[in-house]
Amino acid sequence: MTTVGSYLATRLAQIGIKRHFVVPGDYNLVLLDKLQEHPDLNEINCTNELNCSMAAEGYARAQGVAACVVTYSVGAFSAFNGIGSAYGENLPVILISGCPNTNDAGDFNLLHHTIGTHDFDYQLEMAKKITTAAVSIRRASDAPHMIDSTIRQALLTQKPVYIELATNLATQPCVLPGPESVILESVESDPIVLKDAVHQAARLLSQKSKISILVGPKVRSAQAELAVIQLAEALGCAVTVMPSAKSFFPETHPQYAGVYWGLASTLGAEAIVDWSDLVICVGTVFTDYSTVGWTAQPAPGVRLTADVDQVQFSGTDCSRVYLAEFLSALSLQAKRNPATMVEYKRLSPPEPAVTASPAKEQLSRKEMARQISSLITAKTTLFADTGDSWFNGIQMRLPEGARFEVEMQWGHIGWSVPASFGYAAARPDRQVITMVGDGSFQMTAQEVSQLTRLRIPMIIFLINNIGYTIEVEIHDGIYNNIKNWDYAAFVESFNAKDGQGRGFRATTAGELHSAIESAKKNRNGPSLIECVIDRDDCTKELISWGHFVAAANGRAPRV
Ligand SMILES: C/C(NCc1cnc(C)nc1N)=C(/S)[C@H](O)COP(=O)(O)OP(=O)(O)O
Ligand SMILES: [Mg+2]
Repeated sequence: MTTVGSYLATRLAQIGIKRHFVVPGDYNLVLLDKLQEHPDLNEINCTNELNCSMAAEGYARAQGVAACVVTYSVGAFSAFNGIGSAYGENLPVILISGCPNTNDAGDFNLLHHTIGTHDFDYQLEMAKKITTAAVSIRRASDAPHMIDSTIRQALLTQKPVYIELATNLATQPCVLPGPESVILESVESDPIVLKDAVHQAARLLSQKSKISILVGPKVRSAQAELAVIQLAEALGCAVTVMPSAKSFFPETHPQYAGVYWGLASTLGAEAIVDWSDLVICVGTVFTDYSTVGWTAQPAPGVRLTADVDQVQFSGTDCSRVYLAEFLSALSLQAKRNPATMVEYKRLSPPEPAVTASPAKEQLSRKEMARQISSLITAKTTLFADTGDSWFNGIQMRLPEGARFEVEMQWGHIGWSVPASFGYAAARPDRQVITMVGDGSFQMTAQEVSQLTRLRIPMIIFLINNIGYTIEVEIHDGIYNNIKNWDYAAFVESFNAKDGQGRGFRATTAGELHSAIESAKKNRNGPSLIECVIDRDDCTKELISWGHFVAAANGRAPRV
């Protein structure tokens, strides 16, 4: 026999979680003890539950799955924001919340950390809306099945789940967990449907002369990145990626044709997608932001859509066909068709050389992007927060092995600070670099203190343009102005007596260069470099993108 808390701990460890993110509260303290007792689990405290859930979201990007533990209501309500992000971004985050003692409902007790009624179900009902499975464990005997089925759902659907545990159950006895195969067993495609889908897709490909592949963000959660390369190399065609799938196909691959993002695309990518007579859309997600206000996406008649567990194209719709299996099987039947790659080579002029600014010159966005870009190596994971950071990051060319993380579906400004912290906790072997605007940073800034506490040598580029520039370009108003901070002093304030965090302020090209050199040497804590640029010094892509998104937002109501 074991206890409910130890059962849960074992299951979390069995699925590969080594660090879980927590904010303690009296509804979860005993559970936290049980989780910490497990030899393979090590908790990480966060400053608040928004950052806790976002750190778990970032951990899941690196580790494939994550868990965060919060207290009832006052904790979980903030954590819901990170769970919304995990849902939109297809990340299996397990949100665990303590909840009232099992006797209180029946005793009609009123409790703290509630809305002051006898209803203790509202949180579970809310969680059901933003997760793929949500359970409330109110009896120890229910715990094994509820825990197993909920965690299994997270892994199968690559979506967040919710487990609520009454505060008096963590030490209650329950059976020992069985083998990890109970929760890890993967599912296969239906063999007959898979064979039919591949046969029909191969026939469609043979009727087309200009095929390209467009890689979308779900290719990661479907674990199909290698299968995309297999199909690409069988066809020899051009491969473009959506902005939220940047780095999910190697940019050093000879068939890489850039980021397809309408007018914000990298050179030649939009033209080659438009030129194709068939676009194999792999794990793609077409939203108002990713289609630039519905102005840029392959026409439905030109698409072969290969999704996580479904393949669709004219006259065909096959479900229970898993992406990696489909792409691999199709690569064995697809005939070479390199026309789009030949054409892309004709279209794409050489990357424009960006010359360095003179050291004393006022820092420009272009010079800042040039210096950040030159920092990226195979070991780098570059986070770009919502803002002009997206557009700066998209234009940066990644060397072999470099990874790129954005949160383009949920788009919670400030996400990058806790998420990159969670990612770095999972992958201490990587150099995490974060680009975050001043407005975003002010949302979640206190999580930098955990980087100081854990001595994580992250480099944070804080882009100070004194406001919400994306919003300025969509629709300006006084609300886009924010209070300026002394960001360098702010970050160093976390050191107290023993921290090694460093803060720098760069107003010229030369100051940025020397700040970067110092940051590279600081291996015992975070280095924040405040890049002071002009409020209107933004990418041309943001200006045009903002115009079309504003137009999409402003469509008149249908009468
Ligand atoms: C206010 C908002 N979006 C609305 C918004 C408001 N609240 C949350 C949580 N998320 C959001 N996306 C956005 S994109 C700001 O321009 C971000 O400003 P900043 O971080 O400074 O970046 P830029 O200056 O490059 O735009
Ligand atoms: Mg800003």
